[in-house]
Amino acid sequence: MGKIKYEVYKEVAWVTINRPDKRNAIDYEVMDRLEEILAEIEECQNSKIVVITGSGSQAFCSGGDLSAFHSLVTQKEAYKMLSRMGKILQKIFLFPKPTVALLNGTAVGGGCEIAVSCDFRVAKKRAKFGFIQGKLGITTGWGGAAMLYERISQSEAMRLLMSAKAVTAEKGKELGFINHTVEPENLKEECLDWLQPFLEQPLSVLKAYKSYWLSKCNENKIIERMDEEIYHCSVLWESDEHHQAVRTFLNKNK
Ligand SMILES: CC[C@H](C(=O)O)C(=O)SCCNC(=O)CCNC(=O)[C@H](O)C(C)(C)COP(=O)(O)OP(=O)(O)OC[C@H]1O[C@@H](n2cnc3c(N)ncnc32)[C@H](O)[C@@H]1OP(=O)(O)O
Repeated sequence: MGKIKYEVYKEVAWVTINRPDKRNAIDYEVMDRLEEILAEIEECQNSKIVVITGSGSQAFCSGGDLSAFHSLVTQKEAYKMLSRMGKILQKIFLFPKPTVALLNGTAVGGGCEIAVSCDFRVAKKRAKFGFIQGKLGITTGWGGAAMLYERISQSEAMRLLMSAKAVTAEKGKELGFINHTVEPENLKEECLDWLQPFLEQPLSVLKAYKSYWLSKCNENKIIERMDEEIYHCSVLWESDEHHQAVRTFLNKNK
C-alpha cells in the first residue's frame, strides 16, 4: 500500500495519507501522489466531494516530515519544498469540488494547513489541532495563515497562530474552525451522514456554489498572500532557533 490511499466510495473521493507510523507526516512521495490524485479527481465524474483524512487513530497529519526536510538548511532549499506543498494546498483551496478534512486524530503544523485548505473540517471527538510552527521558530510555511484568515475571525486566527498551542476539536467548533465532530468508532460513515444533504445535489450545483465562494475570495489575492507567507517562512527556516528545534525533536527518542 502506498503513502496515499485513494478510492471513490458513495460519490466521495477519499484521499488518505497513509504513514501512520510517522503520524502521517508529509514527505516528497506524499506530495507526488497528492499532485497526481488531485488531477485525477478534478476530471472524475463519479465523485462530488473530496475528503482528505489520515491513516490510523492517532494523527490526521503531523505536518512536514522533519527527518526528510532536516537536510534543507538554506532559505533557497527550504523555499523549494515549501512552495511545492504550498502549490498543492492552493490547488485544494481553489478546488472546483467541495473539500473536507476528516480529522481522524491530531493535526499539527502543516497538518493544520492541509485541514484549513479544505472547505470543511469534520473532527473525531477529542482530536486536537495546533498551528505549532512558532515552537519551531518558523511560521506556517504552506500558506496556512493566509487560508486561516479566510476561515475564522482575525483575532481567533491570530490567537491560534501566535499561541502555537494545540486545542480540542470542541474548542475548534466554538471558533468555527471545526464544522462537525463525530464519534471515533465510525468516522467514515458518520462523515458520510453529515455530507448526505450535499450529496443529494447534482455536481453542477455543488461546483457552482464553490465557484461563488472563490469569486468572493479573489483567487489571485489568496495566492499572492500564500506565496508571501511561504517566502517569509523560508527566511525564518534558516534561523538557528529552527534548526535546533528540529534537532531536539529528532533526538527525543534516541
Ligand atoms: C515543513 C514545514 C511545515 C509547515 O508548517 O509548513 C510543518 O509542518 S512544521 C511542523 C512539523 N511538525 C511537527 O513539529 C510535529 C512533530 N510531531 C509531534 O509533535 C508528535 O509526533 C505528534 C504530536 C504529532 C504525535 O505525538 P505521539 O506521541 O503520538 O507520536 P510520537 O511523537 O512518538 O511520533 C511517533 C513517530 O512518528 C514520528 N513523527 C511524528 N511526527 C513527525 C514529523 N512531523 N516528521 C517526522 N517524523 C514524525 C516520530 O519521530 C516517531 O517516530 P519513531 O521512529 O517511532 O521514533
